[in-house]
Amino acid sequence: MLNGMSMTKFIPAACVLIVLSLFVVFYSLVLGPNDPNRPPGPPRGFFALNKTAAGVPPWKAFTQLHKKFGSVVSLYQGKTLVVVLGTVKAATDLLDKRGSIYSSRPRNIMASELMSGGMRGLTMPYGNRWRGWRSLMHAGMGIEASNGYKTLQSIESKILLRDLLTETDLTRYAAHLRRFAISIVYCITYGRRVTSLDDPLVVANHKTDESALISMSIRYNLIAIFRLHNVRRAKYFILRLIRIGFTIMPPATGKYIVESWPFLLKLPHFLQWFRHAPLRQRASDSKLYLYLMNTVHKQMESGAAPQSIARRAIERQKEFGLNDLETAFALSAPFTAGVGTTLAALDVFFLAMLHYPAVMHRAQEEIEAVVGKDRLPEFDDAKSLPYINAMIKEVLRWRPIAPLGVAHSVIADDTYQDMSIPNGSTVFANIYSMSKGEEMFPSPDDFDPERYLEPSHQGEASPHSTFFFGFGRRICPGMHVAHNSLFIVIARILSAFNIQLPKGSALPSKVSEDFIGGLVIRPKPFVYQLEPRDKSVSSPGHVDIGILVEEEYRRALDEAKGWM
Ligand code: HEM
Repeated sequence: MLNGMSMTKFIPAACVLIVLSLFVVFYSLVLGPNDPNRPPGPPRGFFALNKTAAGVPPWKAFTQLHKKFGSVVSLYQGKTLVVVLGTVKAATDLLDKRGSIYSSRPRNIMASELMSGGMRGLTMPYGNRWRGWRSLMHAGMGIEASNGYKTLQSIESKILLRDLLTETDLTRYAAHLRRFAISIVYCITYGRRVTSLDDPLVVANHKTDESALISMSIRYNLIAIFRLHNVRRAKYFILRLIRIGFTIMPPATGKYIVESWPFLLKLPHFLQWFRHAPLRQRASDSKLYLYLMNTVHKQMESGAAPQSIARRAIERQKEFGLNDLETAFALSAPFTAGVGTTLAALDVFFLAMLHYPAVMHRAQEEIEAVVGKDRLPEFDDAKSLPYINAMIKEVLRWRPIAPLGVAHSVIADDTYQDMSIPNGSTVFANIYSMSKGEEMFPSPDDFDPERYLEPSHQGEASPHSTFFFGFGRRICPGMHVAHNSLFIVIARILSAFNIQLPKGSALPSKVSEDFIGGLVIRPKPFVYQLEPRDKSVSSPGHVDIGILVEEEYRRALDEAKGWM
């Protein structure tokens, strides 16, 4: 209930809000640009997406736009043109082949400028600082460097296997997988294992990671665009205008208003109420990241630092052209971008196995034929396991976990197939729509690793096997690390367990629209059971899976001593 005091504050505030809303509506409907040569799409101001129901995720809504307007569509978000690329061809033509102008990121005031002083690589605009950051990522996670982390991934996956084997509470599987994914990124970044999720550094970093992602206004802005499309449902014109005004404005807290109105940054600092929280966050992030990096520095001085991205960063700091704080921030990228993604992909794998048991049995047969029954699969077996490799690609294609990738931004005027794409446009690769492309992926809703095995039929486009990692100069630098983690975990889990539905549980939904998340999506939490496989007691060379996993676990713990 509003009391007298708060009403006196509320009424003027509401009046200001309504006037501002009407101004924004007027600007966006009347004064804003509407380039007739832009890629086709809903008109500015009033939108053709009125049929889009509330809650439709942006990637799905964009895909509906592709059906209506074609593979390259555009719409306005305030003054900015948003271009969405719905096919691998369009994304390759622009983001890959014209990478010199399509590799920036849209301006991001809260998460990038204020919260990290522009030092977070994921949101960094194209330029020298980004080049230095990206070279460091390549040095630390390119194919060669990634091969160096396989021993560690093998050790961690053996520990994971034993954790899963001895776990009786099925809802705790997720925690073991999470520890695995976090330990991998900590080890490759700082040469330091994580043995428990209660590790204080993990707790601190997790908070940082979350706040960075939550404040990524890209996500908020997308939600705002799609709220706009629903305004046609409002019955009365004036009501519609007010709703447009409110949806263009930031969410109720008013926290991100500066993303819509950057001129607020020109106010004296003490009047910029939105500035204080991200600056406080930046200060605590800086402290944490510097501490982690300096610890590696000290270990290097005493000759005790295992190979890691941090060690490479410190050894070759001049080459990357980043100062200490920039380097420390750069090293946070694997944690921010590499944990949730790996876990989401593993969730999709478990979901697919529940829905397609025949695929699981086929994969297990391949493993058994190549590896036998008395040991676990190793990285060296990868070349002889084409079905498992195809399955990993199919997991990432079937339900892409980053359905719109990360927004790119164009830094020069461009023309594509007679459509003009102005400097400053935001460009999304609609990875979700690409995964549904019938021409490249016939029967796209089927989970079918075979599509990545068969040579493509005449006239059929051969199935693209990296589009789910993005495009061009911004393509995921962690893709080799991610692939290796997925390979060793998936191969070993399939070797040791049958993945099945617990008695009495219903099959979880496999529909992407039921997935949760924003930039990265994953299935809603669901239960599955890992039943140790009967490796046929009568067969020669049979080893009890429990004993095998236990022995490997002990060996792994011993080897793990090489890391802190
Ligand atoms: C299955 C797992 C993963 C998927 C599907 C995935 C997907 C993606 C996608 C779509 C992008 C945006 C690319 C673009 O802008 O076009 C990206 C960027 C990025 N990814 Fe991944 N990723 C995965 C795992 C990882 C891992 C394990 C790491 C690090 C250890 C990582 C680090 C990064 C970084 C640092 C960027 C930003 C690159 C830049 O802005 O230049 N990713 N990823």
